Amino acid sequence: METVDKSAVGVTGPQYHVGVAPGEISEVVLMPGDPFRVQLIADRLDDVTEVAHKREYRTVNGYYKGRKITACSSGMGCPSTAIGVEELARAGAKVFIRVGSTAALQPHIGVGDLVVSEGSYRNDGTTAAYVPPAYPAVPDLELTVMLAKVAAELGEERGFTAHTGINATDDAFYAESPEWIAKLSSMGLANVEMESSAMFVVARLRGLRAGMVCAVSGNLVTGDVVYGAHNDRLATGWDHSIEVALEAVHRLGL
Ligand SMILES: O=P(O)(O)O[C@H]1O[C@H](CO)[C@@H](O)[C@H]1O
Ligand SMILES: O=c1cc[nH]c(=O)[nH]1
Repeated sequence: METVDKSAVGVTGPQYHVGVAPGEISEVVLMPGDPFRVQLIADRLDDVTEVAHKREYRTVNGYYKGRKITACSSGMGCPSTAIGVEELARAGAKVFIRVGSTAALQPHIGVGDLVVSEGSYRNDGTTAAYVPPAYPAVPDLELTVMLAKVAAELGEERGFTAHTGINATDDAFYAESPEWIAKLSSMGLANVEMESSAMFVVARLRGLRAGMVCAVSGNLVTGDVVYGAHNDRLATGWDHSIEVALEAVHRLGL
């Protein structure tokens, strides 16, 4: 009888949850939360093929300006994001860019704006299983600077504002009370989402590069929130975030 070492089992074949095998994907992965948003990325790529769709993970390959790109959804929250990043890395991924939605925590950040992450406040359980509380969840510097530059340029062209800042990563969407939102805002955090701390921490531990550019769905401190209604500004923001991520990859020659 031998205790299982998960770092050594199932590494070489099709991955248990994501369903992709080594060699089947690009080194560069764009990761939205929602599997249905993988299509928005596919729409901007040439020669798209679907590689797998298991659980919340839909994976497609395509080409942007000749560079093979993979898009794979993470599902919601840090547990599924950590599994996704781990398994995609086993399949050959080296660079991860989360193209997500997020809620603003500062009054000047508008719905449909973009926010590039400078780091994540780890209010999640998953990263606590990987590292001690003092370990920072930070994205790759060069990638982050390029995401911010391309976002600012696109914002000038299309008439939205691109921000950078530290975001919160929360586990529990409906546990975000007015008191909690006020506390996050008072600490100067720009926005809140639910996946980046896991992506950043796992990436650092496994020698990968990661970054995040999010579109703002609503503002939790001004009340400009439209959960439950169709949100055109958010949908346009998703498109912008994908454009920014693809162009940043191209300019960095990743
Ligand atoms: O739209 P995605 O990318 O899933 O991002 C945000 O939306 C979900 C919450 O509504 C969470 O996953 C949060 O991080
Ligand atoms: O996208 C998100 C994530 C957490 N909380 C929100 O209100 N929105």
